[in-house]
Amino acid sequence: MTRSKKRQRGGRGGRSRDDDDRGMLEKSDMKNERFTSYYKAQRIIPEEEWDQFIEALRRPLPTTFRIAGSREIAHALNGAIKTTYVPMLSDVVFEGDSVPPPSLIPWYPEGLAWQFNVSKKVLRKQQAFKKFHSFLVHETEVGNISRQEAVSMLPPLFLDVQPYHKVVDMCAAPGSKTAQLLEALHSQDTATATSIPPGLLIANDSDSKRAHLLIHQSARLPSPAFMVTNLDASIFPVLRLPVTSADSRHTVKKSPNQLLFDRILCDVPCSGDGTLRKNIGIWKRWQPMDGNGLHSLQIRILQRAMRMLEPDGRIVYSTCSLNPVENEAVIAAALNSNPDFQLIDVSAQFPDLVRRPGISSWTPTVDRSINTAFKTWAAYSETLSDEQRAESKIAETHWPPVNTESLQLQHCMRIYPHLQDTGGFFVAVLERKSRQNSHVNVATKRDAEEADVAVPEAKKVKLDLSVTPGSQDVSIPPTPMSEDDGSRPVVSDTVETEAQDSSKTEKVPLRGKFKISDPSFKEMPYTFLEPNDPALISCIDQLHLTADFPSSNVLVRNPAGDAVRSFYLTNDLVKAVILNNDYTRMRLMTSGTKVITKQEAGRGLEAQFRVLGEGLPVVLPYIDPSVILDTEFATLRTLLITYYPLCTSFSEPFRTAIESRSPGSHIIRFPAGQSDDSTLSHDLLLPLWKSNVSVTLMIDKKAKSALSLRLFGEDITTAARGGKMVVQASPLAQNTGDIAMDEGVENEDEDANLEDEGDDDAGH
Ligand SMILES: C[S@@+](CC[C@H](N)C(=O)[O-])C[C@H]1O[C@@H](n2cnc3c(N)ncnc32)[C@H](O)[C@@H]1O
Repeated sequence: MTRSKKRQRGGRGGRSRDDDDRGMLEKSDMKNERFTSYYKAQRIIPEEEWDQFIEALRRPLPTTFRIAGSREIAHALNGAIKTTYVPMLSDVVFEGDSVPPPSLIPWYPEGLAWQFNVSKKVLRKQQAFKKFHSFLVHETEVGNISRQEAVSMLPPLFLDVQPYHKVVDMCAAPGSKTAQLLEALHSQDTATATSIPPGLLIANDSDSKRAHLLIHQSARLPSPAFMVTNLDASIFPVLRLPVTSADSRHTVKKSPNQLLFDRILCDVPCSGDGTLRKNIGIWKRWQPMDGNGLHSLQIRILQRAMRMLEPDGRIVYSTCSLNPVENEAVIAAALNSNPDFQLIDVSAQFPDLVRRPGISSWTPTVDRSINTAFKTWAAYSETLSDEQRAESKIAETHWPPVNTESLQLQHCMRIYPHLQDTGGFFVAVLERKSRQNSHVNVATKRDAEEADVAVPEAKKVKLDLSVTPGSQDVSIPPTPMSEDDGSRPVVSDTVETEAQDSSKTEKVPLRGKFKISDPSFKEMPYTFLEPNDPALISCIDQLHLTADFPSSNVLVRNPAGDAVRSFYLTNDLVKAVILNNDYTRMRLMTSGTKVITKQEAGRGLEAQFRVLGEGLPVVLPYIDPSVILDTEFATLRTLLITYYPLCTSFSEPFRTAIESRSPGSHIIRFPAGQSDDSTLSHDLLLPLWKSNVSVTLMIDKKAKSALSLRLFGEDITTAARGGKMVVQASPLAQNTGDIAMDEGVENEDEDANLEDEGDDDAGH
């Protein structure tokens, strides 16, 4: 093949990633007869587009990313990409080929998502791209950028989450969509401070290892409104609240205190063939029975979501599969089992997104060899013996139902790789029929953010959190926590209250009132501190927290529920969920966000509380502003270059200011503005630890490097200069109350982070 032909296949001009990254897999390997024959039989693509479709599937996927975090930070970072990186990458020629610069993903709101398509070799060897790559890696590590497949960004956009929404992400790991949902819940955050949204996000995954990835993700966007659970979504238990607004709208509830959700994402496990461009191994192993096998679980997850939805709520169902059996067939079966639901026409939203309507006719295969001869389930069923029929995993719902037309499956969205150089994807938006027409002008995320997001009166959940150990049980009847409509197998989630035995709850106040009903669940309990707990009071005093600090929403996690080390902060709703449900039954893996820890201060000093780097934006609104130390850029340089600069090494006025402070935790502020070598678009606040004679910045190595690159255009940190030895060898660290600050310090705790992130839409 000539070089120019290869370039054409890259599809976007210039050097293609095909050339370098796919050397091991020949184009001739990127085919699968069963795939072709199955999808041709489904007629998902018009015949005249088939070749383009297959060719697109064989090309590597562009790298895509979106700017994450608060809107203020996102726009500042986006500005840097537009004004610094795009011009720098605009005329790049590598080994004789021109390399296109990053471009915006056209449909993503506010121009906050990008794509580029260059080989690893270019990223490694070409200076400008190397610098850009380093920027991306660092900003990804600190959570300002999320490397996520473009189509995977769609479901949260269509869900349109507002800060007051109760949201559940049913199949959430590894969590790229969870992060988007959390950002939407936090749309009121500023560049320096995290809001405490009144709503809630539960991210759930049935795989416990993968659920740990969600905890890791959440560390990047600390939220008092966040919970992670480890449950089978198809039997997600009924959760309860103490008191709801006396709200007659809640006709779908089986009991008045059931927690229903405003927004539910069902990004279900699927065969994943829409990810062929990324997971090229699928070419070899693809076979249609994978999709056939997942169909029933997918229906059950969606049906469960329907029962958990507020009357005016919304569900988004999505897969990264092209298979109608996993897509339209699931939607059709769920709609037919819940006739009060309907598909929503969202074709007017994100007009730059090129999509195709859902299909109304398909023919499942009954075996691996693509036997699509049976036009109805009845016709297929007739060929089976009674025994075969009883064992068959292929159900009537695999076929289009007789009422397909009335279900308006065209409102589903199919995204194909050849349309906008993306992966393949399927999205459907469902609501209850009673809200008919109210969706027509559904606000896009941007509209919603610009709108007044005050909590509508009808949405306010009135919680009675003034519980005392002996009185908690009064409002909650000992109702079984079970499946709520009787049409499916009952979930054995019986809640055992201790209504008659207040002595048990007295031992561990505000831990909720349930027996530990699943001893196999090994997570530490969640215990809320009494606001007058001596340790909490001393913490509030040491850190100069103001009277409005929500001290009744502070929880600890250790067997005895003592205020020994780390403090987590939740909002009222998360607290209510914890107090009124058995955390072992709901397999609760984390709740709220860790904001404060007790720090061993070294020889000669008592342990003291300090605000964690990731907790600072949450706690900042409650820190007495008069104790925040203002300083200049030169101080920051010193703090990045040296682990433990002596107080005497700073110039005035910071030197005197810091010398006059007592040892312990302090907050410093670098006001927005320009210095000789850098610009700050917004105030920067950082936690500082002071020993007797020196100080150290209390953010981890990665955050320091990202900050350094962002502000000074290079990584000037000690770590980047191989400075780990400095930590070990520092005599100051051992003798003067300094604390060893390496990347482990921020993370160690009962629920320490485990693994690296990833955007995997490989189905699972
Ligand atoms: C397509 S992936 C989800 C990707 C995720 N939404 C994201 O954006 O990062 C499907 C997930 O469903 C999980 N899963 C599989 N069966 C499940 C079940 N019955 N209940 C809940 N989660 C399940 C898998 O462990 C997998 O993490």
